[in-house]
Amino acid sequence: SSPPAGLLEKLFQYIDLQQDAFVQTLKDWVAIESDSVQPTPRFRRELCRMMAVAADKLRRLGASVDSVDTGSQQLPDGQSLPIPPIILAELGNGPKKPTVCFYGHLDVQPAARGDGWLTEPYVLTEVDGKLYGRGATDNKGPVLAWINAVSTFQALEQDLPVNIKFILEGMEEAGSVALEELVQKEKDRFFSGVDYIVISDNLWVSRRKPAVTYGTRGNSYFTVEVKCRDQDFHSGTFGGILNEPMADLVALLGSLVDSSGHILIPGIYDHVASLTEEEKNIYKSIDLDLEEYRNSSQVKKFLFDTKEEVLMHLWRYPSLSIHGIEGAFDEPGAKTVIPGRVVGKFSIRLVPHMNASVVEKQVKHHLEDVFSKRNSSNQMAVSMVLGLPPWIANINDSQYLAAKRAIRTVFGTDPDMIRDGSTIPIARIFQEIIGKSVMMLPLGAVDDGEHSQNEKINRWNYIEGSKLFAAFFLELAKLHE
Ligand SMILES: NCCCC(=O)N[C@@H](Cc1c[nH]cn1)C(=O)O
Ligand SMILES: [Zn+2]
Ligand SMILES: [Zn+2]
Repeated sequence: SSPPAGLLEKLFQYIDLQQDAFVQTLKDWVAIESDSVQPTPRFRRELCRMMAVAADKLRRLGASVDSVDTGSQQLPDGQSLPIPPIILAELGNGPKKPTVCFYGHLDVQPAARGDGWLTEPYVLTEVDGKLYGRGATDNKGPVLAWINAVSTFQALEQDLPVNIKFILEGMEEAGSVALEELVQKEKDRFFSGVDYIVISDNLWVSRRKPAVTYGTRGNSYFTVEVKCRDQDFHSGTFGGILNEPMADLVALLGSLVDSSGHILIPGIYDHVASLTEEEKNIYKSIDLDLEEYRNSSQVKKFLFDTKEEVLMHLWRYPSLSIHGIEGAFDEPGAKTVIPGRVVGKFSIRLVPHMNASVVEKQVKHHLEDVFSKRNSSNQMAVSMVLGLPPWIANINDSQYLAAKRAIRTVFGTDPDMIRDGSTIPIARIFQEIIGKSVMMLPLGAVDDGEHSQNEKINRWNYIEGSKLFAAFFLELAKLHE
């Protein structure tokens, strides 16, 4: 049956009244140092505690909760650490209601006050309506906003208009260890009956204008090793009579991309989707203040001067980034070493319709060609260590309409329809394994600083975001009336 008149107003009023309690819960969750990146027993205990707290919260909402043990993680140094359980929770099973599955993660990036935080990273601290703390926006705040929306219906003794499933993990920042296997295993059990999948693990491109995300780039990550021998050399004793590995590597890395950002690997642009006039128009309406973005990023000049070009080069063209060199001398001082073995690391962000194995062949072929022309006596080995495909959704899927309507109700504006230049592998995994509509519904503002020092979520985003999810449930239900 249709929701009672005035329900939306009551839900919003309740969320406004409860906002301090909702912020307090976020504070409690941020206080748990659930860092999945630093593989220490202490952080793993914190992660397991985080998952237990979340499971308990969901149980208290009446959900049936399964904390799935996925075993342990073997680290390269021989250490074995437990993988925090993945939470599979279900609330409601009304046969006439749509079922929406929400994915989120409760692990965080490392954070220490000494890294340049202005407040304690694990103490949620409010300054001018900004809630600073590690995990505030990535991703504890959005997970709690979803839970706040559910608890609001319950507090008002209103029937939830949708069946809800939660999949919450604790290893996202460490590569979502064991998640894909679990999704595959649960395809016909937990995920059966799921109509829609929603992820809220990215940001708007604006400070104030909400967004819906329908695509992300993928990533192919490479290592290129150049080796003469396993030990370093003295450059007074060997300098001038060797092919130096670092000189080879610098030439190899220098052959990858030119100063305008154009990738120099032959064939790399062959499969990039061609740009249509219709698509070009999409970029014009996006609310990105390029000057503000450039200034707040402390960058003197971007490679492109217009908003449209910048967005296209973040979302729909590949990019090549050089990340580092293992084995290089990188300390202060003037050590006169010649490294005997160095490993360069770079990655290429993939866009529709690029394919990671084709890119792998192109990269290897190009580097072998450059290396052979140097006539070096060193050995070169290239490996693709990660091949994550891009994700793109159909924005005509009905949940996109529900999200747009809910955004209009809560924020009084149409959303920016955006893509994300980074990679959220789970979106593509869900799309391929479950075969249902996937959408990203971010809550955080462009300046939230995920992964950075002074990460924050605005109180406004967190509270209006909780309303957004409540309104979204009602809109989804309307699609199925
Ligand atoms: N806004 C969400 C960002 C998620 C993120 O940072 N993802 C990583 C994933 C990745 C890609 N290659 C290796 N890890 C990213 O760098 O995009
Ligand atoms: Zn995240
Ligand atoms: Zn993250």
